[in-house]
Amino acid sequence: CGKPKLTYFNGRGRMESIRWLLAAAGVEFEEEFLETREQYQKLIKDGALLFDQVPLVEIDGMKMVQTRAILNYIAAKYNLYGKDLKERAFIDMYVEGTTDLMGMIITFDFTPPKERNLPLIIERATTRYFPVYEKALKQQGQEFLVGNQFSWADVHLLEAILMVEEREPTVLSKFPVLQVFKARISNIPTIKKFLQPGSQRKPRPDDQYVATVMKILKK
Ligand SMILES: N[C@@H](CCC(=O)N[C@@H](CS(=O)(=O)O)C(=O)NCC(=O)O)C(=O)O
Repeated sequence: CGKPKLTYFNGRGRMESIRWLLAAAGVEFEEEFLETREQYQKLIKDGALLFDQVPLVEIDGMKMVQTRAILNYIAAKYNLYGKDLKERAFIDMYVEGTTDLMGMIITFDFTPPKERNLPLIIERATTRYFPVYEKALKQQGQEFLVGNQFSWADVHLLEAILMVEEREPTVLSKFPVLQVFKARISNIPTIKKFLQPGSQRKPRPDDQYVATVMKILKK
């Protein structure tokens, strides 16, 4: 089996966390971008999408769908899922927290402008989510979130921090430990490379991306 192949729209959506995790693990991957409804319908006809949905990741001879299942597989395969069941439990809790936070932002981009509520997202980030990670890092000697080793939880938290900062650059002003964490994790060579221009990291969604997704899915 060659490199994993990711099939999705040419944007972040649900696939971006998969791109981050593979990149952090130093795993090169290929991408196929859905630009037309015909491409999507062909995938369905070919039986490639178990639930007629993307993200699709072809890896180790499998056609994986369901974002969480894909992420769990990659985290376990590349030893980013802790060293025992309890560490994995904490990684899962932390990742579900940053998933909820990033989910608010992903939904925000697909919400009609007049219904968007950015203050609520910033309020949740700064009162419900970031304080948890600030405290966890303080307890863990500030290096990594779980088991004093680099894990999926660290990758996912950095992705979430950068996503919130894109909307509110001062959001970490009251979180000094998270500021240090962001700088340190951003300098891990595989992540540093992914953060360079020209990597497979996708830009913030724009109106064209939203329109393309709606067109392909006929939403
Ligand atoms: N639980 C699934 C949901 C996937 C999903 O809803 N995918 C959307 C595209 S997007 O929301 O990721 O942009 C889709 O294919 N929708 C088509 C459909 O549901 O008919 C996952 O986590 O992968």
